[in-house]
Amino acid sequence: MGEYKIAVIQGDGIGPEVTQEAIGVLKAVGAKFSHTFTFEYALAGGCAIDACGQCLPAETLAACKGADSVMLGAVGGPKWDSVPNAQRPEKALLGLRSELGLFSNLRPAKIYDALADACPLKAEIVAGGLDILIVRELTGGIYFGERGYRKGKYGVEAFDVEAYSEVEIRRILKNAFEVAMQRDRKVCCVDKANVLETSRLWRKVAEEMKSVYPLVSLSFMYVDNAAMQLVRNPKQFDVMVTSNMFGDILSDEASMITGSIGLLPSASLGDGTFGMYEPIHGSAPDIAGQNKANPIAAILSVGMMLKYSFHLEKEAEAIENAVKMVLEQGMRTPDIYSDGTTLLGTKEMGKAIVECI
Ligand SMILES: NC(=O)C1=CN([C@@H]2O[C@H](COP(=O)(O)OP(=O)(O)OC[C@H]3O[C@@H](n4cnc5c(N)ncnc54)[C@H](O)[C@@H]3O)[C@@H](O)[C@H]2O)C=CC1
Ligand SMILES: CC(C)CC(=O)C(=O)O
Ligand SMILES: [Mg+2]
Repeated sequence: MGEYKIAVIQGDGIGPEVTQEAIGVLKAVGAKFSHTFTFEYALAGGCAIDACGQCLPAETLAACKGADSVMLGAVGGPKWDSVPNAQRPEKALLGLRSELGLFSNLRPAKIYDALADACPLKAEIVAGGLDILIVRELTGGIYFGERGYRKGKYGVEAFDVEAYSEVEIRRILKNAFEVAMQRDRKVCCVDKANVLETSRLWRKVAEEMKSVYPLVSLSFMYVDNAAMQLVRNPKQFDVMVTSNMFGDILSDEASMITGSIGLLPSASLGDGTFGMYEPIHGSAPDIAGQNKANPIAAILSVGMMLKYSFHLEKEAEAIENAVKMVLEQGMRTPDIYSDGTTLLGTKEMGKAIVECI
């Protein structure tokens, strides 16, 4: 019954392969629930550099701003590794997040029952499943700080500055507390406050905010310990909130606990309902063009789009359930394959999920 316009940035490497499967799933949801999804394709990343010499063309930004939400595959690859920093494919991603005001990145890491064996940790560590939400600050910190070269004590040195304002910290912490209220009401703020001034400001703001959410328990953990605890006892976490770089790193680690980086979706949100949805993985040049990529992260990302941008709860559930169903039927892409299961390619996995919608 609804009409939704989606800007699609397929990007590089496996980006086009996984987004195509996500689009197929959205079309199936549209047919089943009588919604119309229209797709406007736009270029960003390495393919945009090749096409027009710019990683983030103005038309792409305009297409995103004119849409109800954005779906992104992944950008980057070795072909563009020697492009000057300001024009690297990854700059397009940072530019999109910043220009679209998407400061809050939700990265849920869940273990599906059918994939319990794909978790590399001992069964007793994750017995009963795992459901963590990493809330990553997305438009500040060291990825957006001043950087460059200067003359230092030992000659030329490079620098990258980590800076956070109270405003940036408060708005992401607010999101973490709010989302924790809908979950197990536990927020762990991950930082390096024993060294970094920015982390100490995060702690101060978090302590202030705690009184606004008396039902939420707040803890702090240094990031080095958190990386270790994710392997030792991941079930202790509910919501982990952290800076841009720490969230980037910890979410890749968390993904592997669920079986593969090819399973983890994400939603990048700002103040309203507009969002950009993308798998947490990159362009995976090592498997690009081989029909080997797992499309589930991209497919679950459009599920998050239905939930967070369009408030289509049962449609989002239909996607989650379809993914669960194919996994229960033993269907696997190579990254999660084990003896006794059925090996599928990217396209076949997408088709199997469509059939379960
Ligand atoms: N959001 C984005 O657009 C991101 C882009 N990148 C870019 O991607 C390029 C490659 O980066 P890497 O560090 O290699 O990270 P990556 O996430 O692309 O790949 C890491 C490993 O995971 C595997 N993998 C990733 N996605 C998979 C999937 N869906 N199914 C099965 N296996 C999968 C790859 O084959 C590879 O072995 C770089 O240019 C990097 O800057 C990296 C991360 C995020
Ligand atoms: C360009 C990077 C910041 C992309 C990335 O690794 C991510 O967002 O997970
Ligand atoms: Mg990353």
